[in-house]
Amino acid sequence: MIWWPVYFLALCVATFLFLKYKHNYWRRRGVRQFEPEFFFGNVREAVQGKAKIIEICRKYYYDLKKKNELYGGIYLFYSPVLLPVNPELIKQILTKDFEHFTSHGLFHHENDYMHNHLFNVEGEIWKNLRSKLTPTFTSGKMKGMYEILYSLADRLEKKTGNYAKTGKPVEIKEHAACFGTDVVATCFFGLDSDCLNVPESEFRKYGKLIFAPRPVRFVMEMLINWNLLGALGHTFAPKKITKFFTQVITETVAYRKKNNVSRKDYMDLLIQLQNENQLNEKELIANTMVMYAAGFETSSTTTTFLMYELAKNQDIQDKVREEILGICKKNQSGEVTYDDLADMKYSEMCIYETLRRYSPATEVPRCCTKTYTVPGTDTVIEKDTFVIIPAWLIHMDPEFYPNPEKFNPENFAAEHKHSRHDFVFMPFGGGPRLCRYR
Ligand code: HEM
Repeated sequence: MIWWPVYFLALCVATFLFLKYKHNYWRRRGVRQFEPEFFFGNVREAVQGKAKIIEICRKYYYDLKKKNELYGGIYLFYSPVLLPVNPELIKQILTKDFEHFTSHGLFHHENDYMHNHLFNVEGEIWKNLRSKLTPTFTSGKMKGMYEILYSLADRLEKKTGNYAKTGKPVEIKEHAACFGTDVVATCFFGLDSDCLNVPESEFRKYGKLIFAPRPVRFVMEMLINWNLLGALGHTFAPKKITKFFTQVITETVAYRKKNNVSRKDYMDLLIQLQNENQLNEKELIANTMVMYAAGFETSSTTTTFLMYELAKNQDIQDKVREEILGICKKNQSGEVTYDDLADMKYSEMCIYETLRRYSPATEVPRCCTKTYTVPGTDTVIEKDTFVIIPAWLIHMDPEFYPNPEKFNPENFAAEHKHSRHDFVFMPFGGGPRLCRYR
């Protein structure tokens, strides 16, 4: 009995030394590391909701650059994370050496069918799925969707006009998110969610829920073995989200099949893949849900910040208006067609500048899927090591964009665009996993 305190003390010391050892992972490999804190590693402020991970990385980014390092190492709790800061190395990881980094490194487990979507799967499964889903976004399909979008824009115009008449402040992010949800619901589900007029609609409610911060889930996924976590019933999305989307999608598919409905949209293509046994029902559900999630949040965030900057910069707003009105005048219908979009060069520059300044995806995640030696060095990146590509920090780096805080569409004038490294603008990621729905 007398020995129990000694055993306990020995266990505490052994645990402490083991955790210290884990937090020396990068140092042992000769990689510059940023001192991790006990338990949290380098992300305590993110867990406490005080800062985003990308904001925490900012000081490491500039420190690495100052010391002429191409990359450094941080820790998500006890998981080592590679932080590359050099555009050429980033390009190499995303493109040439992509086969070593085919994963986004998000939680997945075979018990949970909702994880089985394009953003989440990796390796050969990802490659097959991506090539099956690619035909959903041909320019012909986009043209078709543009018509649907145009009709929704009427609704947006009316609603915005009504807001303007009242003269009261409007929560533009919510307004844009409702419009984005309506667009995605109609393009992918073939359903009219009408969130613009019914903001408490189920689609909006679950959309908000998908992006609600979930620090406890994050901590669990970082600290507990994923096989164990999955076996204990942990899932990619909270269960009520899975339940809602499963029900909506199952009913829509059943309705279309029963009534022979065809809208030549994304859902049609997935049903066709299912009929050809290339996709099972659960994969169909997961891949429809991910389009919804990935589609509305990114586009409505971009719209919100674009509105914000246009409101602040009257001269830029005037130029955008002039461009749009010029096109309307040119067309007999007085409308902007899908083909006209290609001529809206200045508006496009404003959208790109918004994506630079306020990138919805602040970092591009990768996970090492095959041991990798960083070119020109003897640093070996082991399988399962996370990689954070700090896209937004690069977008805000004065070395690449002078006066980066300033909203300056001229950053995307042809002469500036072509004079920069091709991997210092990556709001849509890069390489084979690049977002092709942009
Ligand atoms: C402003 C708009 C958008 C931004 C900034 C954006 C950003 C991104 C980024 C950064 C990635 C990761 C790419 C990589 O890992 O290299 C991604 C992937 C993806 N995005 Fe987007 N996205 C946008 C719009 C959309 C839309 C509208 C959809 C769907 C309709 C969508 C669906 C997806 C999907 C399914 C993936 C996974 C692709 C794969 O792993 O093969 N995104 N997006």
